[in-house]
Amino acid sequence: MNDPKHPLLASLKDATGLRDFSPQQLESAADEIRDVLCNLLATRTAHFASNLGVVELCLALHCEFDFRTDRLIWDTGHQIYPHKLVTGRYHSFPSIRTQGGLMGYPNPHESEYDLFMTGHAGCSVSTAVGLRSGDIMVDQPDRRTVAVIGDGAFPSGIVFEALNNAGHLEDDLTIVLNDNKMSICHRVGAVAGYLDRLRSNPYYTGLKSEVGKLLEQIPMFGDPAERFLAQLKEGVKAGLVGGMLFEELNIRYVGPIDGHDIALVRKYLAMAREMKGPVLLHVVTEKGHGYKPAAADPVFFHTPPAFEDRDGKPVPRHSDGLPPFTVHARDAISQAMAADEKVSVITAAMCQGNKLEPVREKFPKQFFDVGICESHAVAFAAGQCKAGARPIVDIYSTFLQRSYDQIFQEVSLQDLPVVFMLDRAGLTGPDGPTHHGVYDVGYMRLFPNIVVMAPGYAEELGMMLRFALDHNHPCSIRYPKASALQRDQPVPEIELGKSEIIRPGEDGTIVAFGAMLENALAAAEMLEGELDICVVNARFAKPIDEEMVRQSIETGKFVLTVEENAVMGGFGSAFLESAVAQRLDTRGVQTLGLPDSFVEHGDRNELLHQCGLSPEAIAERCRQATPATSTFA
Ligand SMILES: Cc1ncc(C[n+]2csc(CCOP(=O)(O)OP(=O)(O)O)c2C)c(N)n1
Ligand SMILES: CC(=O)[C@@H](O)[C@H](O)COP(=O)(O)O
Ligand SMILES: [Mg+2]
Repeated sequence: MNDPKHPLLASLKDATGLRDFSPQQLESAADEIRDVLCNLLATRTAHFASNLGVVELCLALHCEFDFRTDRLIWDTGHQIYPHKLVTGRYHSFPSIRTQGGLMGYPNPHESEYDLFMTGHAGCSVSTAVGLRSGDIMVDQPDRRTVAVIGDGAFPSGIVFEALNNAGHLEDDLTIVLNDNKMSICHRVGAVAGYLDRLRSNPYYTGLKSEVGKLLEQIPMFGDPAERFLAQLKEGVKAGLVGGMLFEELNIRYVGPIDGHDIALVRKYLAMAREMKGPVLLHVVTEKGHGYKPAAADPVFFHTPPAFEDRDGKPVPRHSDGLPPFTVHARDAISQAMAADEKVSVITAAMCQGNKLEPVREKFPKQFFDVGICESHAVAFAAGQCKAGARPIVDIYSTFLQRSYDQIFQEVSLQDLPVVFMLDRAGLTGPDGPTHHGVYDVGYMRLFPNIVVMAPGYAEELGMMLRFALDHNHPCSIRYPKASALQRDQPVPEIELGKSEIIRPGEDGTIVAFGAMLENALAAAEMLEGELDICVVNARFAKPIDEEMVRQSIETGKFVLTVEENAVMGGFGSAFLESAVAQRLDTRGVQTLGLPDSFVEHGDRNELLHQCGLSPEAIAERCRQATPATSTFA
């Protein structure tokens, strides 16, 4: 089906069609992809600058490999849009990041070109090493394997585990390091400095241009002399100028090359493909390339709000609503750091998402961005704690999953008072199952010593942080990617293991953990005149308010626990564990939360309704709740 706006993209049934494109047509295809990306951002927020930066790289990859059989893993996967556009999904692309539409990340259910559903950074090299090893084991040695990993993801510890193994196995593998000098914010760390040196080393640049001239004189790649020259260049270069970090690990280093020059990238991909053993091709790109405002501000344009382009000027659509929990968390963290210079905040490359830029500017000595290194972030925090500092790990619930063992060994077992501020705890909406933070109540409350809290409304967040900083044990405070209910009335002090009755009622009780309080209150208001509903703000999942558990079961006809977390292992489980320990009759108790399955991407409120957590759905559950009838009495 053709499309006059993007005729080349519309003509592609799959990526093999790209091989018939002339160089000019490939350039035009790049323009078409960028136009589609800009059109998308006029409709909704999405990943933008990262996708703009890999357009030429994507085209070159699909020209040099047939990824219907070869293996391609895009690390993290947020830069997958050009790949989707050239692999038969142009016509369905407008649905991306909407419920039932394409995912904003790779999705094997959509296409044979997508091998893993990802969204967490750093795993591509490991899965690629595994794919190559597996293909050898199942006698499929002709399948080539490529991992594309960004410079922000590259310092993740798991990447060095993979490089260590790749250098040992010596299986053929191409690792494309997409170096655009950016993570979401500017990249940090010693690896970043090393990459900067590789990018700017004069020797290598000179050598490259000399070798480049030689290579250009040989008409077609594949000539043995050119291969010899290329190997010689690599040998001389590795000795003289760079890539030694990789060469010493038995991984050939090639580059850096201009990642926006399709023909050049093709040439080097073809060369890497023919080289034996693991090869790292260092590709230099510009995040936001091709749309000036994004290239000028790749931080804002990482996932910008929907905007309209007015004569080259992006005009964001204003967002209404109460400030999100994230703003209240940032302000509370800032106040805590101002009050005590021993308080630090640690982010794992999410300064922008956690809205910590003002904190970074105001408290440079107390602010630590460790990069996409969550396991390190938690152990680092434990070390700071042991020394007498009071670190706050400000981190997305889903990304903290990477630090599970450090939470156990470095924090819980040592009983160190690290404070975890878990942002994006709950359904994150369009990012989908890789980003929904729906397991932290379960994974945090399992470990001894850890206090697990969640604010039901804005004013509580700061109070909980102050409580946590005064508490001499580890604490976790979770809140969703959502605007925060504001109580605008006096708030009872935070007392360990104590809940708060927000709304009295006789007919039944809704016990809300965290931000679901808003929907619980709305449900109770809907039932005015039908049922007189008590609403409890649980505040603590651990230690849970045992008295509240007993009272809510013994008064009224039913109890609904409500949480934006997986029911299994979550607050509802804690409630039932307490009820059973107190020998209470739990037949009138129902636990509402997220299912034991992955919730797809979509609008958060629609997803909440689907999962039975909207005010309407909660109200309906109250209506259906049968009074506790005991046949054993
Ligand atoms: C484990 C994990 N931590 C944090 C993130 C959030 N995140 C998504 S993309 C990104 C930056 C990635 O930088 P890079 O790999 O260089 O890709 P680029 O956007 O520059 O193309 C971060 C921190 C994530 N997806 N996974
Ligand atoms: C790819 C990735 O993990 C981040 O870009 C993430 O999508 C940011 O999420 P927020 O937009 O909720 O900060
Ligand atoms: Mg980058």
